[in-house]
Amino acid sequence: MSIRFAMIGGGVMAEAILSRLLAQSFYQPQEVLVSEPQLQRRDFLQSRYGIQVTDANALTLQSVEVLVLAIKPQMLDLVVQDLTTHLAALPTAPCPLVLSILAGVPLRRLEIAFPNYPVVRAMPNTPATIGAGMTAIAPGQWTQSGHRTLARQIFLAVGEVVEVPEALMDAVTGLSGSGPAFVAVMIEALSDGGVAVGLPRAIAAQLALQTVLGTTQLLQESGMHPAQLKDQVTSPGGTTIAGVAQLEQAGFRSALMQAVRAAYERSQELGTL
Ligand SMILES: NC(=O)C1=CN([C@@H]2O[C@H](COP(=O)(O)OP(=O)(O)OC[C@H]3O[C@@H](n4cnc5c(N)ncnc54)[C@H](OP(=O)(O)O)[C@@H]3O)[C@@H](O)[C@H]2O)C=CC1
Ligand SMILES: O=C(O)[C@@H]1CCC=N1
Repeated sequence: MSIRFAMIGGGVMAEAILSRLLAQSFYQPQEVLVSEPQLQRRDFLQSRYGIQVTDANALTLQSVEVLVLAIKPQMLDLVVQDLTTHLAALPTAPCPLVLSILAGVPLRRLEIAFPNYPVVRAMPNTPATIGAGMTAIAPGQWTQSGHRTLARQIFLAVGEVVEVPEALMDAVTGLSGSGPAFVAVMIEALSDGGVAVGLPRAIAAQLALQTVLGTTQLLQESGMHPAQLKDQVTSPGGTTIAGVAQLEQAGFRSALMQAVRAAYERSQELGTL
């Protein structure tokens, strides 16, 4: 069976996407090749998923239908240098769809690195690991509708997908790309708050997690605005409004808004490194 799906970089996000695509039989393990420098990581991916692995990035350029770039943005130039001579030697068509999940790196840079290739810039997030991801995609100038459909199908396998103009991709990165970390910090802090007022750690953690999960599900299923839900919980002169007042005093909303902005600005910076 020939390789149809290749990835450069076999880290956290590569594994998240790969594991779902395999679980849904989108690709068979024998059709997948991951290029990854660390021997231990290669061995792990190979034994866990039954895929093919290599430490030679150039091997990913064989006639695949999709090539995913899943390295750190800071590694892009090095990887492209490594590939350039091989790219020049390849016949011009058919080119694989290049899917980049690199934070910040603009289509312009990717299209220079992969001349005339159809490129889609994507920003998934870690809940992709369990199929609850949120991915935004922005197609490049050489993509046709088949490429966009394929990119959408791949990311639908790991959760929800929206298509946005490329100019919004750094904003997406600041919100849904980095967001899982912000939410995780909030859940941890809620647990800590519970422990501070006397709950055993395990119970506090369970309460915090299920509260966030249940609230999210309620908002999603009811279509209620978050402010409306907050109003429903806050009894006049009650406990919740006392807590909300403290959140406002501590600048909780502002802290979250600033976190998204800082991540957005860092994404912009990463694109220029
Ligand atoms: N983590 C997340 O939540 C998200 C990440 N992203 C993006 O995904 C990309 C990958 O992030 P993430 O998976 O977290 O990072 P990881 O560090 O987990 O994965 C990157 C992988 O690339 C490998 N690598 C390093 N150098 C090379 C090279 N020259 N050739 C091939 N592979 C190489 C690394 O190996 P080694 O460890 O040996 O260096 C590592 O296994 C980033 O660009 C990030 O912006 C996008 C959305 C969400
Ligand atoms: O922190 C990062 O740079 C990556 C991009 C989005 C989530 N993680």
